[in-house]
Amino acid sequence: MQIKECIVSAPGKAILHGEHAVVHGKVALAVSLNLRTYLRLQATSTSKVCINLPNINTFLSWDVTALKQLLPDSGAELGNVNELDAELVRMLRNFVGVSNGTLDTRSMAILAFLYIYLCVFAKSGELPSLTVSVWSELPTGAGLGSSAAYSVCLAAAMLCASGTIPSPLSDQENTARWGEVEMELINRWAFQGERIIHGNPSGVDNAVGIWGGILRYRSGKITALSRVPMLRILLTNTKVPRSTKVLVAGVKDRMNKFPSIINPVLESVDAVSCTCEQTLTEMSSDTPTPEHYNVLEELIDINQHHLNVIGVGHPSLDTLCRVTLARGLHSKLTGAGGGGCGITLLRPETECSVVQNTIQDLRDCGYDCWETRIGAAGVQQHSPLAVKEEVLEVLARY
Ligand SMILES: Nc1ncnc2c1ncn2[C@@H]1O[C@H](COP(=O)(O)OP(=O)(O)O)[C@@H](O)[C@H]1O
Ligand SMILES: C[C@@](O)(CCOP(=O)(O)O)CC(=O)O
Ligand SMILES: [Mg+2]
Repeated sequence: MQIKECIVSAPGKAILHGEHAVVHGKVALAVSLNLRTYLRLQATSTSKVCINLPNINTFLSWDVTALKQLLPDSGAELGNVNELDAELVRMLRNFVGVSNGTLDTRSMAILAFLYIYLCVFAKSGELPSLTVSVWSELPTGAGLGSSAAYSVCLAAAMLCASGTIPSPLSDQENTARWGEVEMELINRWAFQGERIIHGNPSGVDNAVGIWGGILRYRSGKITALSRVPMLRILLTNTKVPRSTKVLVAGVKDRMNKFPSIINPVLESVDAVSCTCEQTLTEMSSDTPTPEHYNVLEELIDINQHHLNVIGVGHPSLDTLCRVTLARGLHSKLTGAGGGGCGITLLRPETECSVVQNTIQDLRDCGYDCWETRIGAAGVQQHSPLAVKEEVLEVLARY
């Protein structure tokens, strides 16, 4: 099989409002970040499938013949793009030697890789030998959607390498995006990867990884918000490790235990997202006023309280909120919570010295903190010429 080498990338995300509630059919507002995951797929003649994941210190390879034994004899359909093939996941767990319910970082990343590799290439007729290397600018497991950016890159690269979707690059372009139909397909496979890593994902993170920009997401319905003001956001990584899978399952447990208490909280989070969307729309139609920013800040505070109520807060995030409020700035967790990252809204009039002092206060707490740019492009294919040298160097090292 002639496979096509490729380099692809996808952005991470920050959720403004609606994390967790979105898993239960409520609205979320999410933005792409200027931090990306890059993947390079190379054809080899080693009869091996190799994966290099330097962010999580994982470097593995398997014989193609061993992987072929996982394919059904009958040539029956393997892995439907619309649902997770539980039998294949079970076989892969046995193959890799991980138990059901494992939360181990490496195992999840490997299972997602092998699952997408087997399904995509089995459909195209043959399992090829290849090497995949992934490098991310995103912290992993910190609430910025690294799992989705990883899954999106895996899906895009393998669909492209197998010839299932064409390469969008032309002679004139060193970076290009796929059309709607191809992006839909990448999104569906990426969602299966997210399912392996998260258990029960809403799909918002992979949608941002695919389409980029600023999105409203509800139950699979994605709306790009084109008329929004350019928000300035500070991102803080508390560096407290957490697992999205565990936190999502914890919210479900609390819902089951206290449905009449938790369901109204999720309804209220939905209303927060809708009010935020309305406010952002107003801000882009008229000139943004200080009152608009007051509303955005109040919504952040309300949502942060709700997230504590549903059980996904953490003392490190309380510290973030307290430290930033002492400088007059409002923060909430972003992503699954339980540690990881938070966002802080900066007002247009926030002085540079206030931003710098806040960043220093947070660094003094041991956190990473930086001002981010939002609205980066979704999944892309690159020629090597279009990839930053330091990223190319890491990808080429293996
Ligand atoms: N660059 C990467 N290399 C390998 N695995 C990755 C990478 N980025 C993410 N992952 C996988 O995603 C998991 C983190 O997902 P998750 O708990 O959802 O956190 P988040 O998506 O907020 O970063 C990691 O444990 C790993 O399995
Ligand atoms: C908590 C949740 O809303 C977002 C999780 O994001 P992250 O994996 O923490 O980046 C789960 C989901 O939407 O699938
Ligand atoms: Mg994730």
